[in-house]
Amino acid sequence: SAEPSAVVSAADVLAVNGADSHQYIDFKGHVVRNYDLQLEDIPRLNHDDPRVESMIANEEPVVLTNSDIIATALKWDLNYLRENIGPGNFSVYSSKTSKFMYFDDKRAKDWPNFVPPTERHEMKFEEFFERIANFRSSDTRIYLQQMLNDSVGKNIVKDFLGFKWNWLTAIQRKMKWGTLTSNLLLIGLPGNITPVHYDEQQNFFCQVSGYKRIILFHPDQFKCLYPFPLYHPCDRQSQVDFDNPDYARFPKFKEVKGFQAIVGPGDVLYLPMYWWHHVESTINGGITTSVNFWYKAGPTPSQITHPLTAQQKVAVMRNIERMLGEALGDHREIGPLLNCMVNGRYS
Ligand SMILES: CCC[C@@H](CC(=O)O)C(=O)C(=O)O
Ligand SMILES: [Zn+2]
Repeated sequence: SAEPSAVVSAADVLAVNGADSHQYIDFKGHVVRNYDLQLEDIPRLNHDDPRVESMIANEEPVVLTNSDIIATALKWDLNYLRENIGPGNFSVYSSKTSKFMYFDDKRAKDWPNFVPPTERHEMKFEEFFERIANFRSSDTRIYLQQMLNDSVGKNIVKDFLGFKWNWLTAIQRKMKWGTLTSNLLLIGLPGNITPVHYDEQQNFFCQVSGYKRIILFHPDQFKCLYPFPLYHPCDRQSQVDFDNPDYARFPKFKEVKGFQAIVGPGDVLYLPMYWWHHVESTINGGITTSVNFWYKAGPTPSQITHPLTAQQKVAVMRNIERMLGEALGDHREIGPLLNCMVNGRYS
């Protein structure tokens, strides 16, 4: 993979991030955080390249370039959205840092001394627009993350209907995926980060404006990424802070091997279910707008073959945690029981 060139000028970074202690690099012209990780490039193929379908069938991530899948959304700049997105409420997260880690607020109350990493605010698009327009690097950062729903204006509906649904539906059917559950609209500031996590859905991640650097890890890197316990509000998120890894608690993080891709306007990343991803809006790419397509998994194959895939092993581990929580009646007893089972016997 192309070696990142020199550290970028602090001026670029300070202009966006204020006093920031992280090092940045210029990766193919995009200013992103410098992590001490072994990363290979994700393949970039034209969306009508015949290899694309077999990569999706093999659940291998690939960037589809100048895809016309969401060509009608490429005009979704903030002014157009302000005029057309409609009167609905939008979920806008705020964070004291650049990180916007997802957490399940329903579980937050059951987890002792959990500190929510972000706050969710409901606001009209107009208010979000004003906050973005007047954003200063010392302000609390914000990130709009809202599922597209039927409150959107008629022009947005028209654009949405203009997506390449015949291609999307053909893939959904060929790959035997489940239903399309949602399309999330994401509008973020340069430097915003969604820390590394995995999702249990297939994802076509479409970049509309600005640039994002996405770091990905195969599901078999689970042992290096130490996700929170299943009953924790941050289930599916890694406990490792990429900006300050605690190698004492997470020693295998040193061995993690990953991939990376830059996505820009018109690029679509196929992000396979269970693949870990860390997403960062580049420092010098301006406001970022993305739309994702989350599809439920297809039915479990009737014939399970062994050895199980990494994805299947993650699903098995999740089922064990879930079942133990139910059987023990208290998630705090899961650790002690598993240690009792494994220590000196399987370890
Ligand atoms: C809320 C999730 C947003 C997205 C990451 C990002 O664009 O910041 C992601 O993780 C996904 O599409 O799965
Ligand atoms: Zn995700």
